[in-house]
Parts: sequence; structure tokens; C-alpha cells
Amino acid sequence: MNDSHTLYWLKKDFRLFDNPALHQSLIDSNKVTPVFIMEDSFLESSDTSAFHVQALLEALFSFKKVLQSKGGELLIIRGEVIETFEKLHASFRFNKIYAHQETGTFRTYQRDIAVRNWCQKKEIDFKEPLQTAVFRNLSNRDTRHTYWKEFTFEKLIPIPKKLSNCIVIPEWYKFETRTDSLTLESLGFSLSSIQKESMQKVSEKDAFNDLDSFLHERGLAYRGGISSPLTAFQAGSRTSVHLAYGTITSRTIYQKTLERMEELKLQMEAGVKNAGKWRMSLRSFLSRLHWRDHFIQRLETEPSMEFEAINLAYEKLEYNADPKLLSAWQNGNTGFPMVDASIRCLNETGFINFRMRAMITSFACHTLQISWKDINCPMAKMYTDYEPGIHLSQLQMQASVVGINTVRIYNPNKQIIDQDPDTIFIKKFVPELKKYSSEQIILHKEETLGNYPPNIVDYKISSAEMRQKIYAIRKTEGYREIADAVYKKHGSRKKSKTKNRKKEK
Ligand SMILES: Cc1cc2nc3c(=O)[nH]c(=O)nc-3n(C[C@H](O)[C@H](O)[C@H](O)COP(=O)(O)OP(=O)(O)OC[C@H]3O[C@@H](n4cnc5c(N)ncnc54)[C@H](O)[C@@H]3O)c2cc1C
Repeated sequence: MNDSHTLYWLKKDFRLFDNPALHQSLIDSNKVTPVFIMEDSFLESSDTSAFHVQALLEALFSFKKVLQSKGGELLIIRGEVIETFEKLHASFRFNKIYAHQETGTFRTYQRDIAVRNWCQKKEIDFKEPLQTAVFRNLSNRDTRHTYWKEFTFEKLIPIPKKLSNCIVIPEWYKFETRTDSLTLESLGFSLSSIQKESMQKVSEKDAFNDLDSFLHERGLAYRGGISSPLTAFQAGSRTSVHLAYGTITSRTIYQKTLERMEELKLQMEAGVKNAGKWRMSLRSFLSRLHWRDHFIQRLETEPSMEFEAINLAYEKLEYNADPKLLSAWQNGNTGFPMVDASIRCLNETGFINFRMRAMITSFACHTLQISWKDINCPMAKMYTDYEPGIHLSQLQMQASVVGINTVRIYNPNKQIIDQDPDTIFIKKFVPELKKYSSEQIILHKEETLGNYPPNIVDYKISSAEMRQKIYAIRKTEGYREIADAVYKKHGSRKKSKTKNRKKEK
């Protein structure tokens, strides 16, 4: 502990529990200023939406309120990062910055490099502890699991006792941005009242409440329940948004789930009804949670995947650049009811389940033949839980440009039969279809249903054409070597039985 001054630069880590950067900065120094910078470059970025800004503001202000209730302070400044550090440093010197290591887009990657260089110039120590099990400069992919385990099972860090050491230097208050300039509207965004009401609430308290209700009430329906948009809003953990804004850590979720599974094991032995089913649900939940770090690691290792296919052979794949197709997809007007309902649900609530995300991606990239690059930002903006590593990995996988997974082409009408046979979800989000029977909706193709348009393309012909183009690339010389190299660098070390088999979902 020393008297020097330290900054704790908050990024997307709005929590007090299990917060390594906050914890370490308070061990290092008895004067720490937590600072959040509302970056113009974030607000202006092509992957930022009103859902993201609203979630961030909620998480930020609830963090500030809890910190203040425990005697601490937080400084919020609108501006760019280096320019903000520069003016703070010029008015009162600090010699350390703590911020969590972030695996984000090219924008945040470049910003963090610039911060490192600036710190070096000013002789400021820049520390970037991990908050998730994703490792920089990982030389050997095979050792990742060992590091993952070490990090995930480390003892969780309690809420720091000395939060009153979180102070704002009086000289710095003049830089503070007024709270009334930090509303969604004053930042240039807007959401309708329906959107605001339907969005998930994001704060540390909500994160623990959502986890608790999942582990004790909702999680029993997890297996099976997460496939349909009718049930996934309840049956899924709904922790993705909290992980994206750092209101909870994945290792906290992991460890709390394991504790609950131990409890259930005892219940199972005592013959308590459903205890075994509960355990199976939580086991499949944990494997999905594990994928999270796996996919974020992919972006950390291969940042170029934001701009080009992870398997470069697919850079030659030809797409349809017709803006009318993109616009119909984005607005939920393709004439394919399950696709349109999912997109409109996203536009209204900021959330949809995994299967529907996979379907709308596959539909855009296979059936409409739109490039994954063209839907990247529009789709990122629809998800409140946008996490670049997962988003880009899944986007490329569902668009079949990774080449180490099965080509999965989702048939949107089969998804109605499987996931919404009574068209309840469809009618909720596509009200023009309310007066039609489920059979009419499923069979609808070339005709209009009232105001609802016909299929924008022929599903069978167009998807088959794209499948052919993908397989033509798979047959080109040198393709196998590229795919093997991708697998070696990024593939899951668990063997997939369906690998490389053609499949319709
Ligand atoms: C095209 C596409 C884009 C996606 N973009 C995102 C994104 O930006 N952010 C995001 O968090 N998830 C993304 N997902 C994964 C998944 O759809 C969401 O994590 C899930 O729907 C969130 O709901 P939940 O928290 O109830 O999930 P649960 O099923 O309860 O899962 C628990 C947690 O595990 C992780 N997880 C679940 N499924 C996956 C997966 N397939 N890959 C990686 N991690 C997973 C998430 O962190 C999730 O919160 C995407 C999927 C697809 C197909």
C-alpha cells in the first residue's frame, strides 16, 4: 500500500463482487479514483445501438449508487480516453491505471494499444487483470483448458472493504459530465416505451436475482426450453446481458452453479423429485457457459475475423448485394413468418434465443445470400447482450465460413412446426397474421396474406444454390490445408460426431 494515486478505469465491469481490477487497485493504493469515460467513439460506432447505450447507462448508474452507498465515489466524463487521461494527469498526477483486459472490436483494441503507449510515455504503470478466462498471446491452444480451469476455479473476490478509499480529487470535479447530459436521449439515442419496458434490466443486483431465479426456479425447463422463443425467455438463464456489461463474472456463475449442483446431488440421493432432471439441465447450461470463453478466445487470437472470414478460402464466396434484401431482413418483412417474427422480437426486446439467432443468420447468409459482413453490425445492434467474440464467431459459423463445422441451413418453416406449431410467437410479433390459421401461415409461399408479403425468394432454390457455392469452395485445391490450420488454431478439442456432414435444420 502506498500514497500514490491510482485510477481504476471502468469499462464493462459494473460490479463490486469479484472485480479483480478494483480489488487490486485498492490493495495497491489508498487513493483510487474510479473513472468511467463515455466515449464518443463508442456512441458513434456502427455496432452501437440504443439498446447498448441504455443497458450501459443502467449498469453504470446503479454501480455508482451502490458505490456511493458504501462511501465511495465515481467520476464520469464524456470524451475520448487518452484526451481524458491527459487532462486528469495534467491537473493532478497519478501513477497507475487498472483496467480489465478487454477482447473487443478493432476500435477498442486500437484504443487500448494507444493507452498502453501513452502510459509508457508518461511513466504510468498500466495493469490489465483478467475478468474472464480469455488469454492474450496464448502460444499453444492445447494448454488453454488448463489456464481456463485455474482462472475459473480461483477463489471469488469479495466486495472490497475499503470502498471509502474510492475518491475523486477535488481538482477533477470540473471535468465531470453532468448527469442530465448522460441520458439516452441527450446522448442522441431513443427507444420507444415498449422497447424500454421489454428490455432486460442490467445491474449487479439484477444479475444475482436472475441467476438465483434460474438456479432455483426457472432452470428445470432449460433443456428443451431454450430452443423455442415461446419458452426461452423464461427457461434460459438470461445471464448473457449481465456478462456483456460485467455486472457478474462467468466464474461466479460457474461456481454458484456447481454449488447448486452439489445441493441437488444430495437431494437426488434423498429421492427428491426432479433433482436429477435439475442437475442435467444445469450441466448443459455449464457447457454453454464454457463456450462463451472459447468463442471470445477465438476473437482474441484472430482479431482479423471482424473483417474477413476466419477461413480465408471463403473470401471468394459470392453474395447478393441487393440492398432490398438486407432491408427486408432487417425490418422483418421477408415473407418468412418465423424469420420476421424473430427479427421484430429482437427489434422490440433486444433479445432472442440461440436457435432463432442461428436461423436468422443462416437465412440471411444462405437463403438470401447476403454476406455475413453486411449483417454483422445490423445484427450486433439488435442484441442487448452484444459480445463481439461470441457474435463474430457465431455469425461466421452460422454463415458456414469457418469450414470446420457442418453446413447448417435452417428451414424457417420447419422451425415453425418444431418451435411454434400454434404460431403464438409469430402472431405476437407479426400481428398482420393474427387472423390466419397456423396451417395457412406454414404453407404460405407465393401469395400475400392480407398485408403480409409473399416469400421474398424461393427458399429451396436459393438455399441449394448457396450450398453448392460453399461446397465448390470446399473442393478447391488447398482448401483442406486451410481448414486443418483453422481447426488447429481454433477448433474445440471435443470431437463432433456430425463434423462435415450436410444437414438441414
Ligand atoms: C449469430 C449469433 C450471435 C450471437 N451473439 C451473441 C452475443 O453477442 N452475445 C452473447 O452473449 N451470446 C450470443 N449468442 C449466443 C446465444 O444466443 C446467447 O448467449 C443466448 O441466447 C443468451 O441467452 P441466455 O443468457 O439465456 O443463455 P443460456 O443458454 O442460459 O447460456 C448461458 C450463457 O452461456 C453463454 N452462451 C450460451 N450459448 C452460447 C453460444 N452458443 N456461444 C457462446 N456462448 C454461449 C452466454 O454467455 C450465455 O449467457 C449468439 C448466437 C448466435 C447464433
